[in-house]
Amino acid sequence: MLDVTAKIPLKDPDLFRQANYIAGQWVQAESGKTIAVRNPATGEVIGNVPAMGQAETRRAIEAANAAWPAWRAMLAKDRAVVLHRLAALMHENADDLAAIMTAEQGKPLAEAKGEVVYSASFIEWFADEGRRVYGETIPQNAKGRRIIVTKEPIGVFAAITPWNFPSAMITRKAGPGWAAGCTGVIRPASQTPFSALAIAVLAERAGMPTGVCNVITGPSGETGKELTANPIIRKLSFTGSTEVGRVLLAQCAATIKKTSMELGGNAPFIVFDDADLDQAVLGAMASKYRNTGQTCVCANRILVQDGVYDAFAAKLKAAVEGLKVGPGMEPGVTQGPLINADAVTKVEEHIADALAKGATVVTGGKRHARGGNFFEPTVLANVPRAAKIFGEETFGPVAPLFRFKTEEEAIRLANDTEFGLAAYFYARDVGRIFRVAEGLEYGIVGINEGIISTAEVPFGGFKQSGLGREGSHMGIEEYLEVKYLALGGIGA
Ligand SMILES: NC(=O)C1=CN([C@@H]2O[C@H](COP(=O)(O)OP(=O)(O)OC[C@H]3O[C@@H](n4cnc5c(N)ncnc54)[C@H](OP(=O)(O)O)[C@@H]3O)[C@@H](O)[C@H]2O)C=CC1
Ligand SMILES: O=C(O)[C@H](O)CS(=O)(=O)O
Repeated sequence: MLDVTAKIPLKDPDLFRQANYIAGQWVQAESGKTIAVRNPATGEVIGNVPAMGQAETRRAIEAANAAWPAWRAMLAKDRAVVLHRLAALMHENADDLAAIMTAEQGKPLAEAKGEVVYSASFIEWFADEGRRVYGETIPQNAKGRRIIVTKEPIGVFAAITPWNFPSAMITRKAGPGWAAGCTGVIRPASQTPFSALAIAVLAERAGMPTGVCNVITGPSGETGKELTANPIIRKLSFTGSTEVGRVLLAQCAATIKKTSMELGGNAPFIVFDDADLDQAVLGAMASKYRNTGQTCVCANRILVQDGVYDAFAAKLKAAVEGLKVGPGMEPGVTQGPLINADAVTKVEEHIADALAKGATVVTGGKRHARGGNFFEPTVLANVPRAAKIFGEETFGPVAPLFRFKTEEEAIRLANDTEFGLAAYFYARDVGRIFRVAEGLEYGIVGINEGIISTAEVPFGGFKQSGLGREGSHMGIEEYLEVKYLALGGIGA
């Protein structure tokens, strides 16, 4: 196996595992095949992970199933002890976890450290939520009867996660699952497996019993087919593109799995003429350029009311030109590379299409001089409604500015999409705030706020942005079944 840990500055190289974690064992693929993982900033191989197939995936599912009875039988407070220990270990190893994440995903080290804290917060939050899985009693409908409602862990879960948040998307799924008393199989993105594998190392150190946590890597088709078809899996949680979400939903239908889908977005970011423009620019920078624009809640369309359009565009240009593009480990870098060449191509296509339809470049607009997957942070002006970038998720550092005149027009434009995950607007008139918040068809609405994600809140979308909610007290409900007890024979 390629020894590459030297390329990633780790205090504890043992956190970097080029293997999979099944039934408490670190194993390779039966075929001996591996998948190379490359640093998106340099293109160099940072490591290899096993290319597991259907047989190994089944083994992982069966390991989780074997571990389930004992894990569910534990007191919630005892599961919480293990989970809080895991979160503490994540904090203690945050520097290494961040270095691994920056190496495999490219995000600036400061953002990677922020994601480690964000990721640990889901473990901490759900460790305690697991102790508040309350049932209820209902006034009986007949004498001699009692009505009791309880909630129970649903069983073995599968988590299929994306590359843009290699740690937080793992814990936003496994955290509530484990806290509810479920066991699971985690299948991280092939481009960013090492963060998930490091979590497994720490789960083992935290005393999580074998089989509760299993992490597999391998071709998405083979692993995905087993995870969606195997009847032992009772819950599937996915974060990724809407296109893949549709495939997984269809594949889960045969065994009627409970699913959570966190899918694509197309967030409008609306600036009204009564907005605080400086705050709006700060919010737009935070929402648009976080993770180099590669988040499902990034502002994808910036709608600016005519009266403040030029002033906002000028302020945004100045702020964007303050961003520093480079490898995530380089001090001061605030924009890392895009994840791969396909992502660069998609960004170029959106820009070229907009320019061909009349848009103009305010700043940026082309590949960065550093080459590879680096792209200039970009602002486009006078973008027409017909541009692709209006209807498609760019997933890159491009802020297209659209004009509008009236509040009604802004809401109509904002809602003119099949997506409904996050939306943002900046305004100060209280009547406008309520009218617009209530008119937007989105699961998440940032009002004078550009960063909205935290473990305490229900994260999820309307329309084709997904199903279910992650985070908040709602997030654990996704891993529970409701049981109604009709108790008779009680006499009078
Ligand atoms: N909502 C969100 O947060 C995200 C949205 N996206 C959107 O998706 C677009 C494409 O990004 P991309 O990374 O390709 O996202 P994908 O949806 O293709 O991949 C997300 C995850 O699903 C896995 N996957 C892909 N196809 C299958 C399948 N048939 N069966 C089982 N698992 C599968 C991938 O595995 P593998 O890594 O092996 O391909 C990865 O782990 C982005 O441009 C963005 O618009 C992307 C990421 C996150
Ligand atoms: O998938 C994503 O892009 C994340 O859900 C975004 S966030 O939760 O980190 O804001």
